[in-house]
Amino acid sequence: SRGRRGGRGGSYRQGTSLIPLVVVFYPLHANATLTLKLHVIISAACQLYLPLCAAFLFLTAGPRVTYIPPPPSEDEESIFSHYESGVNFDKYDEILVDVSGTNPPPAIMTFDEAALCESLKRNVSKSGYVKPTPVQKHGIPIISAGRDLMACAQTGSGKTAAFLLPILQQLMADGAAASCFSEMQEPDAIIVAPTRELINQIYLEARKFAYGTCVRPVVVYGGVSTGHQIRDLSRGCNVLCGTPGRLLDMIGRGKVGLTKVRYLVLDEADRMLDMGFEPDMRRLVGSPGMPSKENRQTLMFSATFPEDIQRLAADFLKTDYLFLAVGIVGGACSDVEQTFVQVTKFAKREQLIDLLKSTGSERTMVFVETKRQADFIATILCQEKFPTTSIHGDREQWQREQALGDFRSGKCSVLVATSVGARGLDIPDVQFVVNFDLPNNIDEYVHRIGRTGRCGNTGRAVSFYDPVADSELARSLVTILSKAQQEVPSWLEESAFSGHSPSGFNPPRKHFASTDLRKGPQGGFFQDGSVTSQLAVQTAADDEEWE
Ligand SMILES: Nc1ncnc2c1ncn2[C@@H]1O[C@H](COP(=O)(O)OP(=O)(O)OP(=O)(O)O)[C@@H](O)[C@H]1O
Repeated sequence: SRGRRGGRGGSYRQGTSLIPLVVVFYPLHANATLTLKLHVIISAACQLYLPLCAAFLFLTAGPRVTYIPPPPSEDEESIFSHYESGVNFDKYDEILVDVSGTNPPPAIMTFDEAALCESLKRNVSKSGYVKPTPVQKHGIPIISAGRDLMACAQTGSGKTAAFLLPILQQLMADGAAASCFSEMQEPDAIIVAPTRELINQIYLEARKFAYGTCVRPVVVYGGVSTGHQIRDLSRGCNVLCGTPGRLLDMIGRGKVGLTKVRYLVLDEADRMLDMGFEPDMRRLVGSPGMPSKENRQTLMFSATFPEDIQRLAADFLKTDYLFLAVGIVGGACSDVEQTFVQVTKFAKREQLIDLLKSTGSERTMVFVETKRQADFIATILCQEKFPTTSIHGDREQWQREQALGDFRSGKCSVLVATSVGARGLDIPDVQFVVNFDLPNNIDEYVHRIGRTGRCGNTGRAVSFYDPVADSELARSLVTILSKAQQEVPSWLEESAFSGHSPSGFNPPRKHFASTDLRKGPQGGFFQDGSVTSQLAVQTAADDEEWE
């Protein structure tokens, strides 16, 4: 796979087998010259055999991964370091919230009402959280009440804490303690996310909230030494955060047992259930020991939830799951000012340089379509003296982590990224997002621009619109812009409704009030197991491989 929308996973490959060795018998009575000749030919072939096998294994399975990431900081100040919520944080309260499904518990208004235990309360406060965001006000009591949940809230509005806090609270209330030094660990909660950097970020959040308690989160993801992660796991694990490939690998190796799983969380759930990861998710829930959906709590979070994915998700959830919609399902963050520049493919480079010159040293993410393009643009920007780094799936894991570290620390003010950087990453003070290439999927656009304007802060996004390549997205863009009360350029509107934009592609989303699919046009509820994916119509233009 060249990593279309479904592509993923660099180093985890299955089915690699050795080339069978040829067994040769010398004829017993052959003359000496013939035997010698045969022997020389066979020896030469044998000498070639091993290097060839090694090359074959290297090409099919990839080099053995030996990278061990630096351990996360033990220093309390850096564990709890956070950026300030912005001027629009209180405006979250004005966003319309819709909870559908039977008997939802009432929302909480303060963290005190969440009845968190002392250590958790202390850690929440040390994280700078004063009051819950809407997804937390509604999500925390729903999860605490033991209900399955599909939650949709805008980018940067605190979904991570919305699932971590009630899970950790329950584990602490039940006195969960990680079983130390065991070959096989049996976590109480499993959290999956689509990219290595995102799952690591979720792990660090879990570690922060669990600070000073007996609950031990662990993270496993590709591109890092498996042995190192096995050793880390064996020290005890209550909450296991993982990317799907590495997680399944650990389960397959007998290092993770699933019988005690009480919580299964899919962050970026729509991505976790689309073509690329859906088979892995089915393998995970079908793995030996995994409690059935009736016997575990399944929680799904994302800023976007296309209807076809909602249908699919119902397979993983109890029939009485609750659907929480904060604002418009799939809507862009209203704190991001979105502008569009019409530009041809060949003029983009100059345009980007001019743009960056005008923004000074603002922390900027530039999204491009391909991995090669990411390297190319990063090199050009470096030549132009913009401190730039890049993140994409062809870079080694240590390079990816270094790139993110340099961007976070401010050493590099520009990060050029493919779609691996689009979802979930929470980097302080990203003021500016540039879509050098627009994605071909409107949800991807929403996630990309959501790297700025987080937690009540404001941000800006500029997108280069190439009339030749991007007309299919025009109509969805117009919808997204108008729903976020942004100015819609007249040329974009014309492009959207001129007839060049295919009407069937990326149809505009419906308002949140009708977005729990179970309400549907007929108001019917889906039956378990009756759903098949209709995602084949959606493909991504990028060549990125995830995980
Ligand atoms: N109640 C709160 N008070 C202050 N800050 C908060 C609160 N909740 C979350 N935050 C902070 O807001 C930032 C964004 O949160 P988070 O990453 O969970 O957003 P998200 O909704 O998961 O975004 P995305 O859709 O991009 O994944 C984080 O830095 C987080 O620590």
